[in-house]
Amino acid sequence: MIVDIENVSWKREKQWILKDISWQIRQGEHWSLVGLNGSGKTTLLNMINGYIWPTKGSISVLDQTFGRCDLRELRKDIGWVSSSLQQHLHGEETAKHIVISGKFATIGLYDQVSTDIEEQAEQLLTLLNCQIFKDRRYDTLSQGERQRILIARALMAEPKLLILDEPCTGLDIIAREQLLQIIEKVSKAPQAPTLIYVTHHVEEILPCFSHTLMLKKGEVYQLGPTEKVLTSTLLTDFFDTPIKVYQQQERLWLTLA
Ligand SMILES: Nc1ncnc2c1ncn2[C@@H]1O[C@H](COP(=O)(O)OP(=O)(O)OP(=O)(O)O)[C@@H](O)[C@H]1O
Repeated sequence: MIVDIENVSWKREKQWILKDISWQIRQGEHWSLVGLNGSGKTTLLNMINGYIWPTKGSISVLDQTFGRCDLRELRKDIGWVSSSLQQHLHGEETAKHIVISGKFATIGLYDQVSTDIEEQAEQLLTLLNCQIFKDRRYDTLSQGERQRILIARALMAEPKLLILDEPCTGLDIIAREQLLQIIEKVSKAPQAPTLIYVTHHVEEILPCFSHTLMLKKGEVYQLGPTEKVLTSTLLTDFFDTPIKVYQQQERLWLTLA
């Protein structure tokens, strides 16, 4: 089992932020995690990474039960690409250098790079369509290019689980579609990690995301196969707004009904 969360709740300042969450992710599934601002997505991801502990319930990730495993070791198998990572990177480094540094789980300096590592970085730069700007300073890249570099960096560590936390935020429609095409390609690459794609936007959910968890006010609103949970009826109730869903090019699009 990739993720096994059983009846997890989390309380802070007399408030239940997560309430009775049960979520199982199996090998071969890719999930999207959908929720409005403040629904508890980041809290849940912090829990999957072992940064916070459930007040109630149990959690295991990659068959390691929390409380009985070395979290630092476990975290090496989990990639987490989020906008907060950007602030910690050294913008003057080249894009390729930043990708390679993912192998060493460091920011900045790293050891001697073997030819194998060099080759792995080159393959990822190709997979993520980054070859053209790989030798440029990271801080000269556009937002979409940076996201691709950060995903390549996370993949360098060969994670078993990769969390993509709102990767399309701040992208224009063209950069967004380019990034989404690349994520679909990543999902099909040999030895692809299990993906969790976090978003507010149903339109971004690619065909590879076979399953979806909808989180509302700290509770599981629905979870299951994407086409079963992202329906007009359920989304209307989820957003408290009349919504019509239609399908086009294997993606779901929303309009206000
Ligand atoms: N350490 C904490 N102490 C108290 N309240 C917290 C703490 N962490 C999160 N919360 C509250 O829990 C709720 C869920 O927050 P969380 O950041 O998980 O939501 P989110 O779904 O990731 O939102 P967004 O999409 O805006 O990032 C919010 O109301 C937040 O204020």
